[in-house]
Amino acid sequence: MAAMSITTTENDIEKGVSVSLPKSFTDPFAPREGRTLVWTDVNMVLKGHGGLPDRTILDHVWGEVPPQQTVAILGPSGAGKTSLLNVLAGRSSTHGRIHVTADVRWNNYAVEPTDMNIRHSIAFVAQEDSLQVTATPREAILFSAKLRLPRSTTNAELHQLTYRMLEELGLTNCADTIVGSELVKGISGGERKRTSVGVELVTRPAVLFLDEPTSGLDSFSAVQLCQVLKKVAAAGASVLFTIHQPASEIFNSFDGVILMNQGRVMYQGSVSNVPAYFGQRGYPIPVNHNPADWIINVAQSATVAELQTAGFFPNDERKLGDSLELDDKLTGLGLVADRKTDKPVGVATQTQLLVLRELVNLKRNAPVLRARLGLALFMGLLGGIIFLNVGEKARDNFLVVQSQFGAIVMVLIMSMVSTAMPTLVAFPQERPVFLREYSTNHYSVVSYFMSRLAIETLITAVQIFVLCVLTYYLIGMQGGFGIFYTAIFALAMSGTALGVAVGCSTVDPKMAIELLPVMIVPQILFAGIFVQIDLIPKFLRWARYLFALTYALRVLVINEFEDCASDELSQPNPLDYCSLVLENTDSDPDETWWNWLVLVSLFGFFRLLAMRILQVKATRYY
Ligand SMILES: Nc1ncnc2c1ncn2[C@@H]1O[C@H](COP(=O)(O)OP(=O)(O)OP(=O)(O)O)[C@@H](O)[C@H]1O
Repeated sequence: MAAMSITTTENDIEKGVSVSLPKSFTDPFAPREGRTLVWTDVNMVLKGHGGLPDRTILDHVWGEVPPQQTVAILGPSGAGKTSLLNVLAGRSSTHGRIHVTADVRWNNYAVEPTDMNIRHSIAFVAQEDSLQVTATPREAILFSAKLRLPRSTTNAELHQLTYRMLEELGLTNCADTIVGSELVKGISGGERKRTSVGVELVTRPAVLFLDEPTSGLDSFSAVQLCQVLKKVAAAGASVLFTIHQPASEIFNSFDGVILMNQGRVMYQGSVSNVPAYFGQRGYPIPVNHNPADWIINVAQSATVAELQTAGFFPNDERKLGDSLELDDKLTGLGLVADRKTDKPVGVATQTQLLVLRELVNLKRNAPVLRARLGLALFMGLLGGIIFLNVGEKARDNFLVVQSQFGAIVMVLIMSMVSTAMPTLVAFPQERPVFLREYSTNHYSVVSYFMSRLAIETLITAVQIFVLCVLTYYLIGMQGGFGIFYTAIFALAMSGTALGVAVGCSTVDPKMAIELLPVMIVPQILFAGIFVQIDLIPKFLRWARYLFALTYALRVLVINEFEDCASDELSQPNPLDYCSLVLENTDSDPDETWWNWLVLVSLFGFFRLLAMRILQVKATRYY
């Protein structure tokens, strides 16, 4: 392959200069095999409830996008544009109160758009940009290329493709500025939108859907973006997008237009035919008027009955015939021919790339990391100073032993709260990026989970180490430090696993935070900390076996008090306070291994549960 003979430096490759590679591999607009998208009888009904009637959102919608064409879906707000695009892209299906039926075909093969193989063959740019805040446009596009292009694609090809994509989208000047968010200033809204488009175009798709790609762009950027879409279509792709009031110059550059009105197709055909079609029906486009504005204005100002009488809302007269059975060759992105059979990267590489991205994210998000470590430092110092040298005191006094027990409980609770909280909000915050990347086949749920686990393990290990070193030595604990640290680390990891499971079940970070007490308080109540376990009503006592805190507490109590307890734990002497602590927390030194086993199992259980929740939620998308 020509890429082997590269003699340029790594820096040159990254900048994409002076690298002689076969153009088809590195050209974002390389020719591809298109698909003729045809749909008919697309219906979406919102079932009524609480006395409300059913509502038709899409009513026998039909249309088509031939290869090499750009087709715009226009219409007043609420006309059903996004709903149609979502049905065709497999992002909306029958669920809850929404009922969807559709006959969708690619080259006359019947396709089920929600099928993951079909969804993965569609490049979709959503209305809201969901890019990693700390990544730069170059990194975002390169990340997408690395994960989605065939594994035989060389590093040089990936970099040059990225470079050319940045150039085509006019992103060269901001290529190395972070994307940013409302809180952290980064690239502009228009640049963000173009980056989102670049992330999708990098796969050289044969089918491209975009939901309002020009929203929020100035007129120059909008024209520039539409020119890019025209180039993608010219390469062979079928390009379908919704758009709000395009300027005449942009409108006239499209090949086809679908005008939606109240869930129905008011016009469907070429842009060049629009003036004649509206003129013949008594609504000629005034001279020097933007045709897009005019047709939307007609749709808004006239009633459906008037428009119907005038001859709008054409029925689907096409004779589509029976559809063919779906052929495997139809799915897959429109990649360069000899790379089509080549698989994308595997789970290990996906995980590695995700971990590397997360490490960069941590580096650029240093204040967040510093805050977590600072919190551990503060809590460790506070707890350690309040319980200063308490662990070294003689255990012949009930109040001393109670304080020593209290010190253990304090460290356990501190570790749980400080680690569960960030993981609880992590997923709801990352959700849009994860869903976009997952639904566009960047990586599997397993890879995502493995990468999150690696990063959380790293941060938690350091955070808990700071907390443990301070509390252990300031308090003067008597048990071994290794067991002290490992048990608290295991509890924190179980806490993060539970946090991830709860976080994956909620959409809103605020709601996730509100669930924190529900995760922590029952654990404290059932662990035998404030109330003797024998005093808890019998029918509720079993609940303590469900919580990681119970087992971590037992390990630490054994570690700290085993040496001072008598051998007769079943009938401890009332003045043998160490034995009493062991007895009340059900801590049997002979069963320490069991506590470790359950701690690890709970961690595994909640991680697997979280993964399952995510798998179910991710495939549904909405
Ligand atoms: N899942 C849903 N539940 C309830 N109503 C829905 C749902 N999906 C769509 N709708 C309703 O269907 C109508 C069409 O929505 P859609 O988003 O498709 O319109 P649109 O033409 O894209 O509008 P806009 O240009 O304002 O984005 C709206 O009234 C919307 O409230």
